[in-house]
Amino acid sequence: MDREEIRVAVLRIEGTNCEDETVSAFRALGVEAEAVHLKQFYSDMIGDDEARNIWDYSAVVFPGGFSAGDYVRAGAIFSARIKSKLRHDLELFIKEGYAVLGICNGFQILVELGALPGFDEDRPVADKPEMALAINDSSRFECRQSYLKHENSGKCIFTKLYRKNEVVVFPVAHAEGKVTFPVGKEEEYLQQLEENDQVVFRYVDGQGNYAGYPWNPNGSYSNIAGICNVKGNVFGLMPHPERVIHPWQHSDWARKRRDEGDGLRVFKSVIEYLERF
Ligand SMILES: NC(=O)CC[C@H](N)C(=O)O
Repeated sequence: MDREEIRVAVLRIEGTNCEDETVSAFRALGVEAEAVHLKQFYSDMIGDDEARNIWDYSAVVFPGGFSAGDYVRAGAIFSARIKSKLRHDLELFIKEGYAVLGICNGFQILVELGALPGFDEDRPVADKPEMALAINDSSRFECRQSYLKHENSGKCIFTKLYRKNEVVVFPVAHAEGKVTFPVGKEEEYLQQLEENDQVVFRYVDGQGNYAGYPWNPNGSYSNIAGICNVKGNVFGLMPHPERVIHPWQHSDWARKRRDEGDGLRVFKSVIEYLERF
């Protein structure tokens, strides 16, 4: 499809707070994007001009924030609402190859939903969560830049424009970001993710080496910061690419020359994918 035909929905409910900058990132690249309240997809109380349908869009983004106040667990309430209202459509949307992105709270939502790790291509939304984003090892909200190594070999449609093993800088801002697999199955999960080329970003230190806290801000298993599903069209990550789309959003902008912010290629990559769709 042509770039002008691409439409992106950034879904919000009470407590999401990164929808505007996520919409801006897409709009900066000439794509029609809008923040859509989940109720616009299904409520009878919404008038015709406000009502939306998931099939109006070619990409759906779950933005960062504190949806429903992070009560129960971060992302649990948003994902429960999706499950009751949109599960079938979302599953079909993913099967058809459309794009789904979850940033930070959005990653938590996709995990709670069972859409990540997304090992089963025929059942892209699992019946129950298969992994968790647990409370950070520090028990604190961690808010700062993080170094990420791009480890995907080409499956993830959101990172095709990053070189393999390239190190980029995106900020993190979360309290529940520790990638956790079922106890006793960690190695098995990791092996499956690696064999399927589903590991996208890992936390590293400033030299690009795997390192513990504070480089790994939450204690994530195997330093994992972001993964995609087995098809490569659902991507979730804890760091925020939409907060570094301009060079001057980087803390070292005065010293290091960049043509654009490190996060912009996430949005460029998926647009290029959809243009070929
Ligand atoms: N920036 C965000 O999306 C916040 C993530 C989440 N609510 C947490 O604190 O874990």
